Amino acid sequence: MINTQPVIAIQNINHYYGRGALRKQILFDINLEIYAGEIVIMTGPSGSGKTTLLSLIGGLRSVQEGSLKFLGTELSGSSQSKLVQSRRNIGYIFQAHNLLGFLTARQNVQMAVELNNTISQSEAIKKSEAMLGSVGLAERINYYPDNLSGGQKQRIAIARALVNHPPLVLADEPTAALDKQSGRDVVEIMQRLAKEQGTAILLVTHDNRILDIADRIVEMEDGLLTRDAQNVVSSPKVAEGV
Ligand SMILES: Nc1ncnc2c1ncn2[C@@H]1O[C@H](COP(=O)(O)OP(=O)(O)OP(=O)(O)O)[C@@H](O)[C@H]1O
Repeated sequence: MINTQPVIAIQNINHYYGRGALRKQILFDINLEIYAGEIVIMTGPSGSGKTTLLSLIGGLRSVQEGSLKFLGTELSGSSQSKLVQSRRNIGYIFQAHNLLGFLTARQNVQMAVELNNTISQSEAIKKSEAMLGSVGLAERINYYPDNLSGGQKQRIAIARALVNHPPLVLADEPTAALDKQSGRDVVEIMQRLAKEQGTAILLVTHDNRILDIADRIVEMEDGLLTRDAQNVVSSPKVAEGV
């Protein structure tokens, strides 16, 4: 591996929900590293702990036991402000795209730019429009989400997640609500941008049709990472790093 420092380095993470007699262990001794430009797909049965792990990595939940480093910075035991800081370096893509309906495609993306940068409005607009162009929505920048298809909405969500060139993108079931072709288009756009920008992507999915875009596949079962392997069926495009 050329990149020495992982974007995410997890060691011996345990996680519990509930208190007292109701306390239940959900994650067991999780170890995982993700490097720049790598696309890692996480699969596993419902209730196996995938969302819990994703929310820890995303700084949306505090680490209880073990170590979680984001770009070398320890997040376990760190202050809320440090968690907020790390969240700024992560793009999020969810199953429901979470776009704001009263903003156009461009305004949805632009808001993410303006929240993170102190650049002029005209620069923010330029950046947002360029990003929407690169997800194939140049003709739709002034549309409201309600007037776009599911796949197009998800592409806006991708543009919003990647517009600030975050080192890490977390995607939770991004194709669940899409038909086969739109789902395929969406993950191929994510794959292309990840390779172009050197973004690491951790993608949780039940969708077997998209496994080939992964460089690595990890599997969760009953709170354990039971598999972490290079993807042997990854498409040649990925193997060449194009
Ligand atoms: N806030 C919570 N309080 C208590 N238990 C929870 C909480 N969130 C999740 N759990 C439990 O933790 C376990 C793991 O849930 P999690 O959502 O991480 O699984 P998952 O693999 O993401 O499932 P799915 O594929 O259905 O989204 C489940 O047994 C769930 O019921």
